[in-house]
Amino acid sequence: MTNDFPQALTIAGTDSGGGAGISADFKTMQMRGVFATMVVVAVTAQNTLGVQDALAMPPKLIDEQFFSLAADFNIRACKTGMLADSLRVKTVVNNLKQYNFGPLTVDPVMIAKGGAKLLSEDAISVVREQLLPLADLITPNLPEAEELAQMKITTEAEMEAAGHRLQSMGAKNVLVKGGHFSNDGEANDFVLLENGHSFWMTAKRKQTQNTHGTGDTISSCITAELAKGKSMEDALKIGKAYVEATIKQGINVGHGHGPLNHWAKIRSDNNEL
Ligand SMILES: Nc1ncnc2c1ncn2[C@@H]1O[C@H](COP(=O)(O)OP(=O)(O)OP(=O)(O)O)[C@@H](O)[C@H]1O
Ligand SMILES: Cc1ncc(CO)c(N)n1
Repeated sequence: MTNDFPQALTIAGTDSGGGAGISADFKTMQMRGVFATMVVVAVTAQNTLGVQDALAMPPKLIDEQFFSLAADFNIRACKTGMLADSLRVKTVVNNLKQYNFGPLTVDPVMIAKGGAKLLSEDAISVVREQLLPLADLITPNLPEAEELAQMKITTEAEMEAAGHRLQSMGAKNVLVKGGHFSNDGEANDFVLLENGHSFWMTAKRKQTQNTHGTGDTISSCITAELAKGKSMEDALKIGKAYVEATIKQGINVGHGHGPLNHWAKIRSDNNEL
C-alpha cells in the first residue's frame, strides 16, 4: 500500500462547540483536501459564549496517541494549538523530537476570545524555550507575540520588530497576526520568511462577532497546504485567503462569538495560487 494521500496532524484541544481548536482544524483540513489526524491534549466544555471547563489529558495518553499515529500514518505536516500547561508542552516537545511529522506550525494558543486561559502562566517560558525553536512556522496573535517576544506591540513597526525577535529566538518563519490590532478597517498580518524576505498580508476587516476559531483556521489551513507540498509562502497566502473567506462568507450559529463558515470558497480553488 502506498499510504501517499496528503495527511496532516493537529496536536491541540477540543471545542465541544465545534468552532475552534481541533474542531476548526479538522473542518479546515477536510475542506483543503487533506486527511486530518489528531493528538488530543485537552478537552474543553466550550460554546460560542465561552469556555465553561477544561481537562488536560494524562501525558501517557498523549504519548500513546503520538505512538499510534507514527505506527500507521504518513503525516507530512503538523501543528500545535491549545497545550494547557507546562507538563503537556514538555510531553508534546518530547514526542515531536522523537517522530518526523514534517514541517511544524506552532499556534501558541494562550487565551480564548472570551478571556479563558488555555495555557497556564508557567508554560509560556517552556513554549518560548523548548517549542518555539522546533517551529518551522509560529503564528502568534498580538497578545501572544507580546508574551513570547517580551515586548509591547502597538504599531505595525512593533509587529515587524516582534517578528524579527521571534525568528532570532529560533522560529524559522513567523506570522504575526493582526486580528487584535486596534486600527479601523483592516486585518493585516506580518510575515517574515526563513530567507529574510518579509511582507504584509492585508485584508479588509469585517465588522462581525463571528470570529471564533480564526487563529486555528489560518494555522490549520497553512498546515494542510504544507502537507500537500506547497511552499511556505504560498501556504501562508492561501491560509490568509481562506480565513478571510470563512469570516466574510459567515454563518450564524450560537449566541456569542460565532464560528466561521468552513465551507467558504477561495480564489486558489481555481488554481490561481
Ligand atoms: N474581523 C476580521 N475581518 C477579517 N479578518 C480578520 C478579522 N479578525 C481576524 N482576522 C484575521 O484572522 C486571522 C486570525 O487572526 P487573530 O489575530 O484573530 O487570531 P487569534 O486571536 O489567534 O484567533 P482565535 O483565538 O479566535 O483562534 C488573521 O489573518 C487576522 O488578520
Ligand atoms: C480548544 C481551543 N483551542 C483554541 C482556541 C482558540 O481559538 C479555543 N477557543 N479553544
